[in-house]
This record gives sequence, structure tokens and C-alpha cells, in this order.
Amino acid sequence: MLTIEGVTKRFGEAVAVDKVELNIPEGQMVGIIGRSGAGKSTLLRMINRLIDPSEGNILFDGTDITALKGSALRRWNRDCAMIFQQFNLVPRLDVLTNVLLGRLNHKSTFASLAGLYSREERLMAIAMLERLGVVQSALQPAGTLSGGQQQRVAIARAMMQEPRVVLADEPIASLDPMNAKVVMDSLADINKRDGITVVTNLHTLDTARTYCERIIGMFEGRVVFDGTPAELTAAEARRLYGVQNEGFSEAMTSTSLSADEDERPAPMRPLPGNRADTQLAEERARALA
Ligand SMILES: Nc1ncnc2c1ncn2[C@@H]1O[C@H](COP(=O)(O)OP(=O)(O)OP(=O)(O)O)[C@@H](O)[C@H]1O
Repeated sequence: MLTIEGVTKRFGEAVAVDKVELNIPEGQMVGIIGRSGAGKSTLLRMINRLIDPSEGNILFDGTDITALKGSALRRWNRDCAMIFQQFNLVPRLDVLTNVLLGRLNHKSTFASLAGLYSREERLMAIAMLERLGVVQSALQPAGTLSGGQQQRVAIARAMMQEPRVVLADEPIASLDPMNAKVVMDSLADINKRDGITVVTNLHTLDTARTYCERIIGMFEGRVVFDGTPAELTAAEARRLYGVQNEGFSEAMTSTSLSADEDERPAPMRPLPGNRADTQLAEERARALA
């Protein structure tokens, strides 16, 4: 069980996440929706400790993960895998090596630095690539794959961690509809077959309705909706996205809404998304080289 207790995140004067309270039971598939700048990514990044809350606590099975340090924090980073919109693979490394990087938190520092992977780990990586339908690309540089294939490799890498929770930050926002479906089907499969809790930020409401048993709606940092797809009526959805007119469509993305529907300027990100995470992956890869 993931418990979020009164979590707030401020960036200077701006409140990105505002007193969020949530309980997410093990094995649930949860979609977080809301317009651009609502605080969805910030919430996920606090759960996996990429950033720390300004206030409040996040507990996993009763342990306060916001207080973890050293090896306990590494264990949490192993239990809680994250998937990003831009995949965050190391493009020049082959797919198999990228997937094996998911084992880093299971290994000693020496084995990690030496890039030593057991036969079992290699077989596990190949089986995972096979399950996700990308095993034929195992020896290709990851950067040569299509976006949808790269995201499936990223899911395989996450699965190598043997996580209990997978957080996905807009995993299909860069994909065409066919690849988006394949990736969402893969996330649904690891949720159902492996019982892994999946919490995913989604741009489109119809995807959340199709795949998630529970939808959490955020607006200006607060949770303003928490229920099943059936409970999310059109009126609720319009309120959630701050759209007054009748032209609201379920297929609209939060980005198009912020561009077209809002009278107020959309909040801007000061930094390009996830650069720090890409750097981290590259540093790990350099250490292994
Ligand atoms: N590192 C940061 N420094 C300053 N402000 C930030 C930072 N990260 C996020 N913010 C701000 O926090 C607010 C919430 O951003 P967040 O990225 O969590 O929203 P989001 O709902 O995920 O949006 P999107 O769908 O566009 O990704 C925004 O106003 C954003 O500009």
C-alpha cells in the first residue's frame, strides 16, 4: 500500500502539489489526469524520490520513504521503477545492455562497475524482451528503434528491477496511436499478470478510462477527482480540465487544452523534462563501459 499524507511541493513561491492525500492499494492500476501543469509529474517524482516533498510524507507498506537514505533508499529505487515519456534509454548502447541496466540496484558496487551480469540475468532480460515483443532488436543500438519499441525496452528494463510499483510519467505522449496501444497493453499486462501496482500520468482521458480501474484528477496541484471511470462524468471531466464550453472531447490532450481552451497562460516548465534522469542513465552506462 502506497500512502501519500498531506504532500505539498513548492518551487519557490509556486505550489506544484498541494496537500495531496491518497491511498493506493497494492496491485491497482491508477491513471492520473489533469491539464498541463496540474502537478502530475511532480507527484510521481516525489514518490520515486527524484525530488523531495516540501511537506508531508509518503509511506510504502508503513515505511516512510521520504526519510530513506543509503541502502534503504537504493532498495526503494529498486522496488519502485519509473518509465518516462522520452524513454531515457542510453541510445548508443544495445537494447540488451539497456535492459540489464535495470539490475543495477540488485548488484554489488563492484559487479555494477564491472558490468558483470550472470547468465540468469541475461536470460531474464531476453525473456522480458520476448514478452514485450522486441527480442529481435536485442543487439541493436537502442537509439535506432522506433519510439514504441524504445518504450517497450524501457518497460523491460523496469521489470528487470523486479519492482513492486511502476510509475509511468506520460509513457505514451510521444507515440502514435498504434504504438500507444501496444505500450498501454504492456503496462496493463504487468499489472494484471505480475500484480505490480501501476501509477501512470496520462494526457488523454479516453486512455485513462480504457486502461485504469481508478482515475485520479489533479487541478492546480490538488486532487479534485478520485474514482472509477464510470464515476468520471462528462461534467466532472469538464470541471477537472477547467473547460466551460460544450466542445470538450474525451480525446483532447491536456496539452491541447492548455493551448486552446484556457484563458489563463499555461504554466511553463523551467527546465527541459527529465534531463537529470538521462544524465544519470548515461553516467551509469559510462561506469559500466
Ligand atoms: N523543477 C521545477 N522548478 C520550478 N517549477 C517546477 C519544476 N517542476 C515543475 N514545476 C512547476 O510545477 C507545476 C506542476 O508541474 P508538473 O510538471 O508536475 O505538471 P504536470 O501536470 O505533470 O504537467 P504536464 O502534463 O505538462 O507534464 C508547473 O507549474 C511547473 O511549471
